[in-house]
Amino acid sequence: MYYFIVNPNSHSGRGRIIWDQLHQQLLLRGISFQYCLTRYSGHATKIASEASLLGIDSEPVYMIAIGGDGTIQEVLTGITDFDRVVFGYIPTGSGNDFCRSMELPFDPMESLEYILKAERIAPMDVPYLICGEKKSHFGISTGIGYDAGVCQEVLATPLKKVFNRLGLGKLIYLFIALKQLIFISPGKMTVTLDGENTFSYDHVYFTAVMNQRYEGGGFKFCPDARPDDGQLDMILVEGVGKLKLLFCLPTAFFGKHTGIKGIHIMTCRDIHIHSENALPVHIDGESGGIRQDLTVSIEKKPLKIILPVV
Ligand SMILES: Nc1ncnc2c1ncn2[C@@H]1O[C@H](COP(=O)(O)OP(=O)(O)OP(=O)(O)O)[C@@H](O)[C@H]1O
Repeated sequence: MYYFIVNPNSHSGRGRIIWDQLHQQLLLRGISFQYCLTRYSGHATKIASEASLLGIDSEPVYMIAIGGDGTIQEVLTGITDFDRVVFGYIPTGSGNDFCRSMELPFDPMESLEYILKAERIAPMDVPYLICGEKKSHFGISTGIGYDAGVCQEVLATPLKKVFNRLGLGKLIYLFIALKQLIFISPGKMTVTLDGENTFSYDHVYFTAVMNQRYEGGGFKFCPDARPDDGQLDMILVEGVGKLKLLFCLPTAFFGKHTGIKGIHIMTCRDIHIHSENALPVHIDGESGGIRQDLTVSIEKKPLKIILPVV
């Protein structure tokens, strides 16, 4: 059985328009399905957790998230029993880092086609982040510091809606990234990988822990990250001047930043990050608050995901 979880608000309302077209298609083809539109932030987690119970080991529920990267994060967080669910994704957001990394089509109708065929089902690692009492799954990445600060300010600005409507969503990221770079003071951070190797740095801009190659709307920060290798990839940027950083960042669009001094890329199974200062945190581009400590690991069992046939 198909269960669609739709964020009608994604990409400033584009999600609802696309869902109306997909809904029409499903009815025309006589597909049996259920669906629910999210009504508030966090709702997709609740829906996913309830919809998971509809599946059983021998007949899992095909749970399809329709929205942006933030909707994927919420849906994954709601799935706790990975045997009951096969996950699928139809993009209607603005960032599209999940599609970019997983090489999925950006076109929602094309996505519906391969999802309904379900000819290729593959395992996908599901990392999680623990902040205090709260455990959140994510699909792409989580980060602390500069990258998260930019995400948080973009989310808060009313200009995002205006720029999205004009099809210029990326410009607002660029503008805020430049503005924050002027004012940011890099700080002390310690990372502990797999509970044994600890590294400390004095002037860190940000650390991102990635399940996929891309984040931030197309930055290929961890070019070798794979969502099915049972590993997390981490990028930490420290000790470079602001002007140099400004010139380095565009090279990350092509994954050409990896040899630059001060850019560290490492892999691990779990990681603890401690920052001397409380800093912004993002989870798949959504706000994770202001924190000093993050612990990130991967669920032991992978989730099954529907992919297009290659
Ligand atoms: N009905 C709703 N009204 C307002 N916000 C919602 C609603 N449903 C979900 N949300 C929130 O919208 C946020 C953003 O959603 P999502 O990431 O899917 O879209 P987007 O921001 O347009 O895409 P992207 O992350 O790819 O740029 C999520 O954090 C989610 O909690």
